[in-house]
Amino acid sequence: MASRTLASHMSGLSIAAAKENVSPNSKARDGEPRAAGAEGKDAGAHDVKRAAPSEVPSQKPRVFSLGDFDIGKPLGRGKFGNVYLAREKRSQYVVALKVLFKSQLQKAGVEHQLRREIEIQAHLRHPNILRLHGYFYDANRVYLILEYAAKGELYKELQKCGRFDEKRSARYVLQLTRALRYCHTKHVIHRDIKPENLLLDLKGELKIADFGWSVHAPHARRTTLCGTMDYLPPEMIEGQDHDDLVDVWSLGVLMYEFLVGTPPFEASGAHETYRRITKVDLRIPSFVSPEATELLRKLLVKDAKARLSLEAMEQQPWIRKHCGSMLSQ
Ligand SMILES: Nc1ncnc2c1ncn2[C@@H]1O[C@H](COP(=O)(O)OP(=O)(O)OP(=O)(O)O)[C@@H](O)[C@H]1O
Repeated sequence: MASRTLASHMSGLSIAAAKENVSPNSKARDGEPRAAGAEGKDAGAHDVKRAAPSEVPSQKPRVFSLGDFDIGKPLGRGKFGNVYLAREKRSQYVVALKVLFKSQLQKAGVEHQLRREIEIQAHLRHPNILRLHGYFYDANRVYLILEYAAKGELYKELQKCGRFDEKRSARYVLQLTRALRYCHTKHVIHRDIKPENLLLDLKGELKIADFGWSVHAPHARRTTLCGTMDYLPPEMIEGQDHDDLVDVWSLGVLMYEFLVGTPPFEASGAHETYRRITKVDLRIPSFVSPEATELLRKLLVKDAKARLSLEAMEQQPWIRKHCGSMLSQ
């Protein structure tokens, strides 16, 4: 069900997740989404799904507005707005509605980045990539209709557990590998894979969210960086041109963090983190198995071209040992 699109549910089907508590009477406070009628003069809406002619021959893409949704509990607060549980009234489809304030986007100068994020995420269809079903806007806000990830941030799980066991880590690494391989076939480089950008659905499956830093492959030029350096490869922090192999490095950083609980090159200051990344100062604790250690050393390689390819991941002994049921024999 989850892989079906919101547009395909417009006929009024209900889904299991609709049992979630989405109250139609949720009161909107100032600055939060209101029920129907809040759209301004320049409101607009887009269903990002463009149905293939064979799929829904006579159906026009559905156009959404705030009035189409019952707004439920807040799911989290982001840099530019909030995310709410919501239910599309006609189909009863449960989604996460991300509400972004135009004024805040403008102030931070990230409208262009958001446009790119929408454009990229809307065209990706993979079980381990959070679906963007559509978007619409009114005078003050932009609304993203996102797949609901019921188990929330992977980061919080990691904080709760301290670190994951090898089986759980390997399953996440395999899911990430598959999502990244898919992105790369679409010439999309994510460039910002970190635990905060990974969500979990009801079944605990990993979903890559947040394509804010992603780019189409030919344009991966030098860029100004902001935020944490911990997940970035040497070529990016040294300001060089780079390609999809940056995501292989980040996969290695995440694999380490799943197994150990902290990113591998963490240091007290930016200068020292920079030094540790560029020197690949990798220290793997002895509780990490030899198979995982071997794989980490193949992913976290300074020379991007010498890194293990994502295609080769499923043959790695560590993945084969822990992900048997997820692999085709
Ligand atoms: N699709 C979703 N399903 C469930 N919870 C979500 C979903 N999207 C976001 N959340 C929750 O809302 C919080 C805020 O999300 P948001 O993406 O706005 O945060 P952010 O890290 O500031 O992102 P951005 O950098 O894009 O602004 C997340 O940390 C998460 O807990």
